[in-house]
Amino acid sequence: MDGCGTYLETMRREAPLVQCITNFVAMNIVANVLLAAGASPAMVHDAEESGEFAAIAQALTINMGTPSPRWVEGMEAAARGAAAAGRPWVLDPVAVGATAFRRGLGARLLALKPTVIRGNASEILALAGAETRGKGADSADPVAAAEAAAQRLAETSGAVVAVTGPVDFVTDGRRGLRCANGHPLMPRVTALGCSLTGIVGAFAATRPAFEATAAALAFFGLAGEEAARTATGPGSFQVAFLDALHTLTPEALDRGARLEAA
Ligand SMILES: Nc1ncnc2c1ncn2[C@@H]1O[C@H](COP(=O)(O)OP(=O)(O)OP(=O)(O)O)[C@@H](O)[C@H]1O
Ligand SMILES: Cc1ncsc1CCO
Ligand SMILES: [Mg+2]
Repeated sequence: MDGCGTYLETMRREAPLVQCITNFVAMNIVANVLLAAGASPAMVHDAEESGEFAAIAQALTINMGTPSPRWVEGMEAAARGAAAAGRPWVLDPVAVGATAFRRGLGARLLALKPTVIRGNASEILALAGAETRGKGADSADPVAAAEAAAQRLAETSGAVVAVTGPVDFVTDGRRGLRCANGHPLMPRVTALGCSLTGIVGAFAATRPAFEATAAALAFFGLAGEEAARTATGPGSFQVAFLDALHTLTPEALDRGARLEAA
């Protein structure tokens, strides 16, 4: 792929409208992350309008962090609307293995053919039907243990699959990349995974999904490294992280991206 900087440049130039159906914990955080990075978020989730809006937006993200039956209708209408309009959509299967409700929802959303699936290792294992130690929204499995499941899931679903953690892994079933950018403070702040899902949507709105996802992982992780230089803990990290997403240049991303073939 080209240098990651060109993906960031394209995303900022086009400032894509990203429709986000996310959870109650993440909503404000995701919107601020997308704005800081240079995209345009809109939180539009009700079934009355979510399908119609999906044709207006350049990309859709669906995060199942705090689902309820009415929200599920909105998710399904939006996914259908995005597919009908030929827009990419990103699935974030939060805690998909935890309960029967979430397992059923994950399977239904998977059947609606996401363009990209982004989750932590426990979530990708559960969505692929493999054994997982995860119980809630945080991962309890190493990324390496989910790589084979991610590849299988990519092959069977046709989606690009990204597994995040200390070293991220992304595959389209044929190609694989690992991204070593990031910082241990990132999982100490809630909803950064949810926010990354939004950023993947913004990059996939403007470039092909596999490369766009890889560039988004490097951009997000490098902003985390930048923020950690001045942060004294999770609170100040969150503020510095927004600033880093805003100030990181395409040139700095090209220099700092740590992507390699898997
Ligand atoms: N130990 C770590 N070291 C470096 N980077 C990390 C680490 N853990 C996670 N990250 C980074 O944090 C970001 C979010 O990934 P994570 O796997 O924590 O998502 P998540 O579990 O879905 O988060 P949440 O559901 O709380 O929003 C990614 O960019 C990932 O690379
Ligand atoms: C903590 C939490 N609980 C449900 S969603 C969410 C945000 C991180 O996924
Ligand atoms: Mg998550």
